[in-house]
Amino acid sequence: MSSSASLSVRLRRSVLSVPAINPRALAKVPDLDCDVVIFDLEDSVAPEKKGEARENLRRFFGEVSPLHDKECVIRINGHDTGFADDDMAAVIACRPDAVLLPKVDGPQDVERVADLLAEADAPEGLRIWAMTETPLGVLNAAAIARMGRTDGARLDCLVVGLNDLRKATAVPAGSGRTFLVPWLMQVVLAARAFGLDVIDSVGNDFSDIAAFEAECRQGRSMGFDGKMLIHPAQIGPANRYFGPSTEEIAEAQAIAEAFAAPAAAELNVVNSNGQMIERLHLDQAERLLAKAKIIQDRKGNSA
Ligand SMILES: CC(C)(COP(=O)(O)OP(=O)(O)OC[C@H]1O[C@@H](n2cnc3c(N)ncnc32)[C@H](O)[C@@H]1OP(=O)(O)O)[C@@H](O)C(=O)NCCC(=O)NCCSC(=O)C[C@H](O)C(=O)O
Ligand SMILES: [Mg+2]
Repeated sequence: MSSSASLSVRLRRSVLSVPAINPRALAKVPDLDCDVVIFDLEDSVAPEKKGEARENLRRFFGEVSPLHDKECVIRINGHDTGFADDDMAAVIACRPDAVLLPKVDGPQDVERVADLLAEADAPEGLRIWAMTETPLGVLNAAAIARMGRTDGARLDCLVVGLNDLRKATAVPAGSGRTFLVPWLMQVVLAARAFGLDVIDSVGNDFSDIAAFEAECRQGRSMGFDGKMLIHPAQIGPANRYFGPSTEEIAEAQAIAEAFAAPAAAELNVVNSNGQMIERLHLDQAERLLAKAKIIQDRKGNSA
């Protein structure tokens, strides 16, 4: 039987961070073609500017959102910074799709914010995302991701932060990602074990698009759903590399057609042009086609 009835598919190919302190950047958000916007109150906002940045978000969410074609996420400051209480008040007032927690070390960091949201009677649809960017966060990735299956915990997505992870582990920035791959894969595996989406880290050099594309290809091969971005120039490449290609769509259609044939009605495995296809491939194909349809519908709406 087809599983399409139970498909819940979201596009998270391009996840752009926008400093909440920058009104010119905020004004661009409605016209950007990214799947997710992270309104950043953390690293891109100086300590003395946090209040102004929160005010910008209150105004933005009051006047501009909801943005029907994008998820809106607010990244708050860590619970031990002295900023988090005011940040959470802004989150509760703005009602984004999710709040992104930085430097999550363990499940208790997710639990703390889930409790705050429950106390504030925040709608169930307001989810939690977690940055995995500390050594403890990577070591505890499975325990954190398990919160995705815990009632009331709201956890939806993990985002890797390699700037903080490099800083904490002393893996130099110039050394490529070779020595980081085991940790990246550990986070991907943890997310998948508990049904979460998982987003690859930012690439800091927004002027070198060829290097960025290579990182997108690598991230896609590692199983990430998308990439966190810092500049609008990175949106197009991220959408391309994390979205379904023409070849993948054709292959998925062939798989769907093979299983739709009457002769396959009671088969779990079929021969398609010399390739074995199982029903698990049909599930994957249906998810990919559902993503392709969202992209196609969006293009239709913006034409
Ligand atoms: C890096 C930047 C400071 C560069 O900005 P700028 O010098 O203005 O670049 P450009 O002149 O090329 O910009 C062209 C126009 O595009 C707008 N712009 C730039 N970036 C963004 C953006 N992110 N969102 C929306 N619009 C953007 C500029 O305003 C220009 O328009 P105009 O002003 O009208 O001329 C800048 O790109 C930037 O601030 N990027 C985001 C920084 C950020 O969010 N940092 C936090 C996330 S990184 C992270 O989380 C790391 C993680 O935690 C880890 O540990 O790894
Ligand atoms: Mg960070």
